[in-house]
Amino acid sequence: MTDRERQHPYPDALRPDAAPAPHELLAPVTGLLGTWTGTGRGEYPTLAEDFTYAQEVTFSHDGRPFLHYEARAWLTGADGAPLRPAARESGWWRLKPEGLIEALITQPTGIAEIMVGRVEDGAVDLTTHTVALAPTAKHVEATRRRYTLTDGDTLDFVHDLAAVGQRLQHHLSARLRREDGK
Ligand code: HEM
Repeated sequence: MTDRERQHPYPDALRPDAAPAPHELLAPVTGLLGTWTGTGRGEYPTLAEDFTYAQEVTFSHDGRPFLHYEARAWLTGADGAPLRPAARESGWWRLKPEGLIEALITQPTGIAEIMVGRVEDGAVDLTTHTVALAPTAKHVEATRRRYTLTDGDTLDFVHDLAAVGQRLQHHLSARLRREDGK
């Protein structure tokens, strides 16, 4: 926890057993709380080559019925060493009754997504409701994001993308592990 969070009257919690207690609507997603790190690979028909990357994802909450979501990725070389920063995004996952989710996610590439979906048995499936693009952003039409808790400490992530004239198809897959104590 940073000094700023320590002084904040309403700090975010990264664990279901930490204060504040999660709102009851967060019950289906408390398994996501915390920081996750891992590696993945990506592709797209417009790209000359596949790529490998590492990613850190954090879900936290402040006692209200939404998660704060933050993700940072960087490309990696054959030996796993970092090559350069890649996608970053952050946003809010609003939990509704019966596991329904409305997610708002923004990226520094000028893309803002509103996604809808649900969580069921530890698996989250989100699809595009609306995409808003800054004037110079790449043309993204839709995405689909699936997060599956395969056990309490492993989170599998698959991201499909419809962009730059291509139909919705695989862009990214990653396997993330829970960071100890976070
Ligand atoms: C872990 C997260 C991600 C990684 C590591 C990643 C990686 C990449 C890479 C390496 C490229 C090739 C261009 C470049 O070298 O920068 C690319 C292209 C692209 N990505 Fe991703 N990406 C990620 C997430 C996303 C997300 C969330 C979106 C959209 C919502 C997205 C949309 C695109 C688009 C539109 C292109 C351009 C395709 C083209 O113009 O040919 N990416 N991505």
